[in-house]
Amino acid sequence: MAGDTILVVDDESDLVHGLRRTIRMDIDCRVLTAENGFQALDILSKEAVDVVLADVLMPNMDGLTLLERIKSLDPAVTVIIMTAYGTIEKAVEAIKKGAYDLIQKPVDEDRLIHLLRKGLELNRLVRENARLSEAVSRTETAGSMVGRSRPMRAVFEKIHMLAQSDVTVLVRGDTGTGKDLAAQAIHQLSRRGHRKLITVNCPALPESILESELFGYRKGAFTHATDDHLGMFDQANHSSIFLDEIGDLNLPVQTKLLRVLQDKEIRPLGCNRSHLVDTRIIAATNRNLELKIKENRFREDLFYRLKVATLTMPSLDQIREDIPLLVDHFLERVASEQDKARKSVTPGVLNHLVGRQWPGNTRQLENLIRGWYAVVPDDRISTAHLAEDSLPAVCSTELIDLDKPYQELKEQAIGVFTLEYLNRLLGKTGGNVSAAAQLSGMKRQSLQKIIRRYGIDVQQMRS
Ligand SMILES: Nc1ncnc2c1ncn2[C@@H]1O[C@H](COP(=O)(O)OP(=O)(O)OP(=O)(O)O)[C@@H](O)[C@H]1O
Repeated sequence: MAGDTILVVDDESDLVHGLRRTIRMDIDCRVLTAENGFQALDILSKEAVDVVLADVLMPNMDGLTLLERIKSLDPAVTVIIMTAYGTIEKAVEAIKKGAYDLIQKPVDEDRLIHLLRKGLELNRLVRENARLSEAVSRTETAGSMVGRSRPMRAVFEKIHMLAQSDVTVLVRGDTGTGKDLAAQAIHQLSRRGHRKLITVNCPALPESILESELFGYRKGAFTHATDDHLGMFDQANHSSIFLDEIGDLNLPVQTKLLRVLQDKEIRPLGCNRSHLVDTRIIAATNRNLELKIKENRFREDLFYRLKVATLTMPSLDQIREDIPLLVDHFLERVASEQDKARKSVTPGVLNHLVGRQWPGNTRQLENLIRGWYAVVPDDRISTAHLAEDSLPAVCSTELIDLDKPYQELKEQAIGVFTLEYLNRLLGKTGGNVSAAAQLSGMKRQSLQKIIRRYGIDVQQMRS
């Protein structure tokens, strides 16, 4: 087929040219030639070759060594070995080492053409297969993230796409949705991935030292600057810097950051010259930056420089179907981290976890599971243990994005409260609605109505 390439390797140049002619008469492809193994490897490092036809006996590097080297370079290349009378042992070894087939010298032209056609076909299949599995794995995972839902597959796909370039990325999403993991994955999958990702937790650094930590300083720049100090942007040279919670940066640092984004230059404190840095910037925020811009608390020009590409993480509510997978993932992870027996959950618990509200998103789910390992001695978590899934954690303002409109937050809080309250109440009464109504001071019918509205599975609680 046009576009295919066959490489013929033999130290007898007349034979090589004869084979080349024969092949080109019958197969529409490019035929390259080499007179020894080294030449062949050189060609393979520069050209895309589909099938190699190599003699088994050659000076300096024999056909078997060449076969091994080809397979370690690119296992998809099909290799056919030419053998001479009396080289049966080598022929057997060639097959063991991954040769596709053998052909005896003097070469029978029909058999050669037949073998080469089959070899090209095999190569196409192997490459297509590799391409398909790569496409599947691209949408199944990214870094250490878990998820199979459509929104998560879209996230993985985008992460792989962003990893191919150097563009500045703004990762957005509510608290605990995996922004940090996504930023790490973009870096790890990029060409810079073998270098360390430098992470700056913006709010954790006091304003007074943020600038000197980011951009560095020269000895004598201020009272305690007794030595030169390499800033985080310099540490991230040829790598990536992750600016977490960028929405919390103060305005003067925002201005300096804007300069880095515009000119790719930084100027350490106490230095009168700037220098270039090759640093890829990934930033994340759970803040409503548009609102901050309106309130003059975030620079609009910086916002547009940051969001050259945006990756938005779905809330756990949007990927509910992934909850069983995530539960499994965290049960496994915490058990192996803490070297404990792996716990499991009853279907009732899983049902509850899939149905409830998660204002703290995946982090809240992870913390809940960590809590079980800390306080629940039983290996199987049942609905009775759900009372431990306590209210204060869910209503904590740390888990609520206070930038959201009041009405939306209020409804969310009431929803969370009601679900928590009912789960705990019905957990106590073992799913007995009459007893629960009595305990809560509600009419049975009103309680039934709320149970239905929130989709609580009372049957599961009874089992
Ligand atoms: N898809 C996922 N697969 C596996 N673990 C996840 C996933 N999403 C989040 N997590 C876990 O949830 C926890 C919170 O994730 P992460 O810190 O990345 O969230 P975040 O969005 O950066 O939160 P914040 O805005 O509060 O900083 C981490 O322990 C992370 O490992």
